[in-house]
Amino acid sequence: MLTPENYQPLHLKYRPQQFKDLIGQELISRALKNAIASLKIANSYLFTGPRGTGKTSTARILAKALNCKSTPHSTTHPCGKCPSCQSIERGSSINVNEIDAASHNGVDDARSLIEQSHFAPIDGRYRVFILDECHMLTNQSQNALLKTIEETPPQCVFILCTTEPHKLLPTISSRCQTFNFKNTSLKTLSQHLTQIAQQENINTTPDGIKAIAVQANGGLRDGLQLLSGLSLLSCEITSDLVIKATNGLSPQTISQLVQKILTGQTLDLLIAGRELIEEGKTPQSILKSLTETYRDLLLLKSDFKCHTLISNSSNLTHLKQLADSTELEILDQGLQQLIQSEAQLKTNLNATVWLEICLLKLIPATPIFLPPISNHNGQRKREQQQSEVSPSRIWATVVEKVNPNNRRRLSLAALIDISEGEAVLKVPSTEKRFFTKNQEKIAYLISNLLGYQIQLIFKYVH
Ligand SMILES: Nc1ncnc2c1ncn2[C@@H]1O[C@H](COP(=O)(O)OP(=O)(O)OP(=O)(O)O)[C@@H](O)[C@H]1O
Ligand SMILES: [Zn+2]
Repeated sequence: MLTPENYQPLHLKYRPQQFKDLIGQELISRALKNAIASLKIANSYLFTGPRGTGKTSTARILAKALNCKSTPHSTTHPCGKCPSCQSIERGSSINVNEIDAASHNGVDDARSLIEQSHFAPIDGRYRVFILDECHMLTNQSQNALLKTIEETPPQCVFILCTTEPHKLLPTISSRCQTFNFKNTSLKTLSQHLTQIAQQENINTTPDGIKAIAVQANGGLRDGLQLLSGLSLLSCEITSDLVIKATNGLSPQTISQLVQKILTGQTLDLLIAGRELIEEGKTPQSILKSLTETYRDLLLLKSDFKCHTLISNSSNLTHLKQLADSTELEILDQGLQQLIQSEAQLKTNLNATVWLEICLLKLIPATPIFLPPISNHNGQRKREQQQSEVSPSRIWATVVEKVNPNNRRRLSLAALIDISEGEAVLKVPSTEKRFFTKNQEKIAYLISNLLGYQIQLIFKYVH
C-alpha cells in the first residue's frame, strides 16, 4: 500500500540498479563491465555529461559491483540484495562515500578525504569515493587531491562526476579515466517514458509523451520528474497539457509567430510578442520555441522525409507551407540569429526589449509571399487576389520597385484598413487616407507619397 513514507517520485523509483538498466549509455556500461570482469579497475574515473543522464547512478552501480557480496569477486551483476548493495543504495555504506563537492569544496575537506582514502575497506573489497559536482572544488583543493587521484591507495577508487568538466584543472582530468555521458535521444526518452507510464497506469497520449521528452531535452531525470508531476493532475497527459503546465508555446502559436516574421508583418509580430509576454511566457521560452521551429523548417526544407524528426509535428501542413515559401538562406540566417540572441539574452537585463529586437532582426529583407491555402477540395480557400480589394483589414508589405530584379522591403510593413470606399495606410510614421479600393491605385498613391515607385504585396485578408 502507498503511504507517505514509501512514496518515491518516479526518477528515484526508477533509478537504474544494474548496468543493463542504464539507458543510452551502452558504450560506458560495456567498458565498465569489461573492466570489472578483467580486473582492470582504474584508480580514478571522471564521469562527465549533461544533468540527469546517469552519472551518479553509474557511480553507484560501479561501487555495488566492486563490493557486492553475492559472489567471491567483484561482479558485473551486483545483486542489489546483499547488505553491501543495500547499504550503498541507502547511502549508509562505510566503504562507499558519496560527497557533495559543492558543499565540501575547501582544502580542509580535500585533506580529510585524502586521510580517509588510506583506511582499508572494512568488510568489503574497495573504498569508493564519489565526488558529485566535482567542478565546484576550489583550485587549491583540486591541487591537494592531485597526487591521491593519480595514485590512489590500494583498493581505493575515486569517481568524479560533473556537468562542467571544463571547470576542472586539466591536471585533474588528465589523471582520470574519463567517460562522457550523452543526452538521451528523443526516441529513446519517449520509449522509456511510455514504458514507465504504462507500468504506473498513467494515462498519456503519444504526443503528450513526445512533448515531455522535448521538454526534458535529453535528460532522463527531467523527463521523469515532469511525468511524475503531471500524473498528479489525474487526467490524460496530452501535448497541450504539457505545454500549459510548462508555460510553453503551443505549436499553433509559434508557427503563427514565425509566419508573421517571414511575411514581414512587423506590427502584428510585435503585438503578438507582447501578448505572449503578458500571458507569462518568458523571452527565453519564446526564443527557444522559435529556435526549435526554425530548425524544423530547415529540416523540412532539406527533405520532407525529415518530418519524422521534427519536434513539432501537430501542424505539419502549415510548417511545410512556410518551409516551401522560404529560401534556405533566410531560415539558416534566422537560426544563427536566434542562437546568438539566446546567448545574449542571458546577460541582458531588459529581456523583453531584447526579444523585440531579435524578432525585428529575424524579418527577412524580402519577406516571403504565402499563396492562399487550398482546402481539401483543392479549391482556393481564400479568394484569388483581385484588383479591387474587398472592404476589410489587410496587411500589405510595401516593396520598393527599383527594377524587377532588385527589390527590397521598405523599413516596415504597412497596415491598410480598407472600409467602405476608402483605404487608410498605416505605417508607423504616417497615416494616410485614400479614397479608392483599387490595388494599383493605392500602390500608385503610396508611391507618390513616398517619392519612389513601389509595389504592394497584399497578403492577408482577415
Ligand atoms: N542513463 C539512464 N538510464 C536510466 N535512468 C536514468 C539515466 N540517467 C538518469 N536516469 C534517471 O534520472 C535519475 C537521476 O540520474 P543521475 O542522478 O544518475 O543523473 P546524473 O547524471 O548524476 O545527474 P546530475 O548531473 O544532475 O547529478 C535516475 O534516478 C534515473 O531515474
Ligand atoms: Zn550485492
